[in-house]
Amino acid sequence: MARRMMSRLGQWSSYVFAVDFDMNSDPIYFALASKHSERPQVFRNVLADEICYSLHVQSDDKIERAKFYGGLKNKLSKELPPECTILEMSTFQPNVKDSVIKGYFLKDASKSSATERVLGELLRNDPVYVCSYLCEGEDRQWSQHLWSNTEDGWGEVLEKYCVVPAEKPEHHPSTLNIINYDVFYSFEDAYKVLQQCVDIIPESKAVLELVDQRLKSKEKTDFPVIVIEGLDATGKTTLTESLTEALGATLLKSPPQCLSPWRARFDTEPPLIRRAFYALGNYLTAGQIGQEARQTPVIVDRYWHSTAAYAIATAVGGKLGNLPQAGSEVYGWPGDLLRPSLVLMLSLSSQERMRRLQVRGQDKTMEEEELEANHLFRQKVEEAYQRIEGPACVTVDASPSPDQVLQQVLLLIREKCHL
Ligand SMILES: Nc1ncnc2c1ncn2[C@@H]1O[C@H](COP(=O)(O)OP(=O)(O)OP(=O)(O)O)[C@@H](O)[C@H]1O
Ligand SMILES: Nc1ccn([C@H]2C[C@H](O)[C@@H](COP(=O)(O)O)O2)c(=O)n1
Repeated sequence: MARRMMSRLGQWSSYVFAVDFDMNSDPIYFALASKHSERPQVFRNVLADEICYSLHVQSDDKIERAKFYGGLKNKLSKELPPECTILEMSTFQPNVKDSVIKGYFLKDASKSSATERVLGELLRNDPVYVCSYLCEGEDRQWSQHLWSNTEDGWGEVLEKYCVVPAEKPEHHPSTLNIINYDVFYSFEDAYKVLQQCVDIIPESKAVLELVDQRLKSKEKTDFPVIVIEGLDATGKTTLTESLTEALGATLLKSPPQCLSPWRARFDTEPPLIRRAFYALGNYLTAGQIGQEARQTPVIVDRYWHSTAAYAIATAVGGKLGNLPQAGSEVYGWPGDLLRPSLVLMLSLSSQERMRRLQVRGQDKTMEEEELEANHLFRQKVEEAYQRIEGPACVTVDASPSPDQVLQQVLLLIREKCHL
């Protein structure tokens, strides 16, 4: 394994490291050098006397990397002493797409040998790089030691570097690996992910079989296709049902009903696999839309905007400002996915949305719970919705009564789709 680490290490010093000490501020960026810099110390104000470590998943296999990273935090939380703080960390080449290696930074105030024992186990058995960080000398500068593994765990220090401050990059590191990790822009790219999962997730086979039998959709439909989007409890179900009746339309959903038996299973998977599942759901729904829109208008409850907006908002760490700029390719529509005639996004104040959630009082998915707990995440989902193009969504105020929302939407549909 040491040799495999070294091949990657040749470039290690061209990487920048980002540690999220506080999700509401910028990460701390540092690089590696042979000499300490004149600039102020990297970890001032965030580290005192702790011993620190970092862990990065090392595997050339994307699925293995995603699965292992997903499970690693749980394992660390369970096995490390409680005084050990686990922070998210990325290693990346500034502004270079697909260059991110995800990891964790450990701030260990435990003063016990338990942390080293857990990390030694990981080094021996798992595909990880482990580094330790030391603060030394009169000027209290930090250095990084990269460890090799042996049968017993900890081996020897392979490389020692000085930790020096690095510039904040133009693009937040969490935006560099969105394409084909969190959002898929073609049927083939999403399909490939599930194909590679067949051995580890047997349910993938059944999903792929369904997808193989999907109906192919034409680019243009005879009747209009109207998608209703929005956060949970904004009134999509209520509106799509009344619209369907008012327009004599057909109601469809993404993911479609036929994927329900597997949805909960894929919801437990890391983003790469989970998002590929939802992406394929859109292609199944697209086939149904193509079929139904030969005879009637079609109303769709969630479609591509949901898939992309939730995925982008989850992938992008920290502040709203870390989202890729409007106009970025990540907000583009997949070239091979049927485009609806109109996309409407229901928008509601968070107070009213919470009130409706409480009135409804059903079980919530983990992502719904996160939406409730995390105001920032909700803002990022809504902002991503608004930045998606091809077609862009039209925002509808969903706070009036159900009938008023329906009338407002019927007017918009008449205006935009000439129905
Ligand atoms: N315009 C409205 N005014 C007041 N209450 C509403 C309105 N529209 C829907 N509701 C109520 O709000 C709750 C959530 O509505 P609904 O289930 O339609 O939302 P949803 O967007 O489909 O949610 P989810 O995505 O979580 O399934 C329900 O109890 C519903 O009766
Ligand atoms: N087309 C879709 C529909 C849903 N999702 C994901 C996004 C959220 O995690 C969750 C919300 O769905 P709900 O609980 O309201 O049924 O499902 C998606 O990615 N793509």
